[in-house]
Amino acid sequence: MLLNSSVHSPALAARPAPQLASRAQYSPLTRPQGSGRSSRLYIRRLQRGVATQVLQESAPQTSTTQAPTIPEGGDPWEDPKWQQYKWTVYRGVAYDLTPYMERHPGGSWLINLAIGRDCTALFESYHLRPEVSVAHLKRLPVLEGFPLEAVPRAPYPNDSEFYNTVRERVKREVFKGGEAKGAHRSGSEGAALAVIGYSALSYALYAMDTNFLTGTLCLTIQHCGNHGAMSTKPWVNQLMGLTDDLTGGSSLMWRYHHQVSHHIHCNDDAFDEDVINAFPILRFDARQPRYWYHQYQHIYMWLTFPFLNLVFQAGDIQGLFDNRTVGATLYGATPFEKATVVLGKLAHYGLLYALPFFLHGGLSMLSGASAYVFVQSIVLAATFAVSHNVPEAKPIDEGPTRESLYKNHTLERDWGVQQVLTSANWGGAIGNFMTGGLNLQIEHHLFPAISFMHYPAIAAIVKDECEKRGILYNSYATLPEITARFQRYMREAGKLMRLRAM
Ligand code: HEM
Repeated sequence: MLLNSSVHSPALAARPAPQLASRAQYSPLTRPQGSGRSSRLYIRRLQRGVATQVLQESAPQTSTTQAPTIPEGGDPWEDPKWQQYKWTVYRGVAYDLTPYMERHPGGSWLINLAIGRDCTALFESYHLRPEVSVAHLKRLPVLEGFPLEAVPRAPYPNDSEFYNTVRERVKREVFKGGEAKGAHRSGSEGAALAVIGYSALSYALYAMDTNFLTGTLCLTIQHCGNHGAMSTKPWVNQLMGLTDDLTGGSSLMWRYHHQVSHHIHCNDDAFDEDVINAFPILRFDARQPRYWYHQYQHIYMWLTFPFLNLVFQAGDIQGLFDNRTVGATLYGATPFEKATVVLGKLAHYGLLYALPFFLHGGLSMLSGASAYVFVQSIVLAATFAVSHNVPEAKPIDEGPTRESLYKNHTLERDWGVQQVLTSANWGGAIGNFMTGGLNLQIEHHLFPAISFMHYPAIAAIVKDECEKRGILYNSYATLPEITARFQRYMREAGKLMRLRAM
């Protein structure tokens, strides 16, 4: 997520052949070259990188001599035969979501994320009652003859014994059956009101007296809403999510790069945009190529973090032109959602820059707005970066995390265990309230659609099940403690020679 730069990730471009080749062994696109219009379209799509995951997995085959070919049943993204459907793939079966879009209890803006990809990991990590959501899915039209082999396979969370056990305990012990009535998305109403009240008040102060101090007070509240976890009412979640646009981000782009890429593929060096995005400026993972300046990254990263908010904005606008953000193509995005990017930016610029300019003049506006941008960016960067960038969550130590991350992507990894190993917690209930659950990152990654107010109770269960299985559970007492560890990790990652697959 850090430093939202070009969508044609330099990390991918710079990946040398040997490591790509090892990825390619599970690429669905290893057939000999075909011919015809759709074949050419398919190759062109790959070459211009519209299907990010396909491009990543098939990069070794994209040379002119060895281009991938259209699968047997047509190109699912370009062939009108499949384009007419809102297709998704769940556990090896293609479904048409069209009749269900407006009926989805979580809101159409979330089910949109499933369109044009294998949605298994999103689907299984968002529904607390899989038997209910699967029953609905199985009533939808199955697309016979669909070229399944063209669609990169997502992880299958419900194959994880660990994940299933934790989820059942959470339902039994935390919600006591109340999940049928939405208990897992309740409980944060008070927190939501407090945060909205605070935001409104801090903005009122900023607008009335724009200066450096009032600029530092405005903070963001979008995270839980965009995960659909803040309320049982989808429109409330969507509204909360849209506050991201007011604060300078884009709720649409965020849902794609954060939910489709980062949450599903945590700390995977090929698919997690949080790992890919900042490269080559920052090297968050020792599997990435190393340049001489990375040895100083633990120092200069603090000079780059304050500009995060601005870099995101450039990435959002670029993403609108390319129809993709880092790590995910916007296959399901509606015209309304795309319009929110433009309208949101206009509203943000109006509130942050234009209104204070007219009320108080250029100097006050500059001082207040720059304080806002810098403080927002640093808080955002620091709270997100520490949660996945400590040595235990990375493959730099020989150990369980390294072993897990070098397993063959979706086919062999235990998704539930990977979420635990690649995340790190800090603090407790107070930190949970202040960060909207970002400090209990392990629980958040396992249950993104559960309100953060329940994370402390869930943490006790996750920890217990980890202990029973000997799974490493990373937890730091305080934010300064984990930040110091993060700082040391970045120094280490900047100095290490490039790690290769075992
Ligand atoms: C692919 C087809 C999908 C189907 C058939 C489906 C079906 C359902 C059903 C039946 C419910 C109500 C669950 C219950 O009452 O326990 C639900 C809720 C929900 N869905 Fe989906 N869903 C789909 C995709 C998605 C995706 C891709 C996401 C997120 C990215 C998502 C997020 C949610 C959320 C946040 C809720 C409310 C939380 C809950 O009640 O557990 N859904 N969905």
